[in-house]
Amino acid sequence: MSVLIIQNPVSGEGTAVDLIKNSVIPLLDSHSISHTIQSTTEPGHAGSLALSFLQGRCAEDKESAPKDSPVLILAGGDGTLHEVVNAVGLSAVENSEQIQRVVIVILPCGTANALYSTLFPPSPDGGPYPKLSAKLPAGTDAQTAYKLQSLLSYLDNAGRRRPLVLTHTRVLDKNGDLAPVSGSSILSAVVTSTSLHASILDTAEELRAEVPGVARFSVAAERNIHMWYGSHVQLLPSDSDFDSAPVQRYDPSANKFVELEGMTELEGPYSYFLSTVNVDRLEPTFVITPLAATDPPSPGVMEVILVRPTRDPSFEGDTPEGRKKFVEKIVPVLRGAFQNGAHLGIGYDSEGNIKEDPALQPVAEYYRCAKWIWEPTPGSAGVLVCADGTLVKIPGGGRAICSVVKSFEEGGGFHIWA
Ligand SMILES: Nc1ncnc2c1ncn2[C@@H]1O[C@H](COP(=O)(O)OP(=O)(O)OP(=O)(O)O)[C@@H](O)[C@H]1O
Repeated sequence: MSVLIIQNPVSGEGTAVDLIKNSVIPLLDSHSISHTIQSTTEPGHAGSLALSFLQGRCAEDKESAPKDSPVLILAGGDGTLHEVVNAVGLSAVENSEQIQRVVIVILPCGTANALYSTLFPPSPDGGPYPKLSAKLPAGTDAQTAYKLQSLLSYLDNAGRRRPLVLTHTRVLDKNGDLAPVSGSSILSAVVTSTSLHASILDTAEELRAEVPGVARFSVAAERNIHMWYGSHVQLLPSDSDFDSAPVQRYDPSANKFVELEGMTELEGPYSYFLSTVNVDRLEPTFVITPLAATDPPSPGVMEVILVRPTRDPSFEGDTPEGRKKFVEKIVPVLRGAFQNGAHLGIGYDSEGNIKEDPALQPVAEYYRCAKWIWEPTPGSAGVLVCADGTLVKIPGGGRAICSVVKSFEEGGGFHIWA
């Protein structure tokens, strides 16, 4: 059986091609696994390559007895995975159809590599994983060894095949119809966001050539940190035909989620709003939804983190001065995410000063839900939605609806070697 390797030569710092040539091919050869390598030549290409490979495999399987699940090796970042998931899975999700099982091996050659660094959190000393790295040729450096962990799990049947949870976002126009813009129906495998995070991704893309690596996210954050985004948000439990899953809110003083009844409505403005699936972090050390790893959500549920300036006891209205002052509150929260999720314990005292004390009213609100609806206030800045880095604009009077996708049945869907 042949595997397809898709390499994105421009993701991250452009390391995919060398990693495949120098480390991946020798390992596949030593395990007698035949392979085809395809390089992406433009945005969207990873998706079309995966789709035609899988359609070819389907045709083969119809002619002979079904074989093992097809395997894709993706050398790129979260955006490359996002393209594959959308090309292969979107129409099935839209039509409530099943897809065959697709097994994915990730080679983290992107910038953020959120999913990979969740599956393989970097070791504190930056060293390789001793157990699996013993199987690599002598002299393999620690960084390369780290990038080969998903591949080694696959080759040695040594790890887990973890099903990928997806969310489906629909961007609707003012009449409630799917907006006539590219990406108005889109799947995410990592993050769906609005507000500051979506603006950061938007600016970071403009900086790609200028600022290499994750540093461009910091530069982009500085440029957008003062922004507020007007919106009305609803967090919803799962639909009745799905596993029962109420909305839950994290209580930092008890260090646990508390179940809420029915729908939760949250008035803006927002500084920050994002939801994640499959990950507790968006970069190797930016752990924004930490309980996803330590207290995983039940099936059908996503994690939501949001920050609303109106919760600050010193909030005096949406003024330029008020926005400037709030930067002093949001920055420590984002820094806390870089300290292994310490942002969850940052709260306001009665005067609006922020302190590390889980007994105080938290600055970052942390929820779990099956679905959210984001309805921008007319004239506000909150019109960008980011799905794993792809940005979609909500038309005037419209809204975005993001729901966890019901799992594919009988083991179908995407599975990642971890
Ligand atoms: N040959 C190409 N030329 C230009 N763009 C490409 C090419 N191949 C793929 N792309 C685009 O490159 C983009 C970035 O890829 P990817 O997301 O994998 O890397 P990244 O953004 O550096 O990493 P991450 O998403 O983990 O931060 C994708 O959105 C894809 O559409």
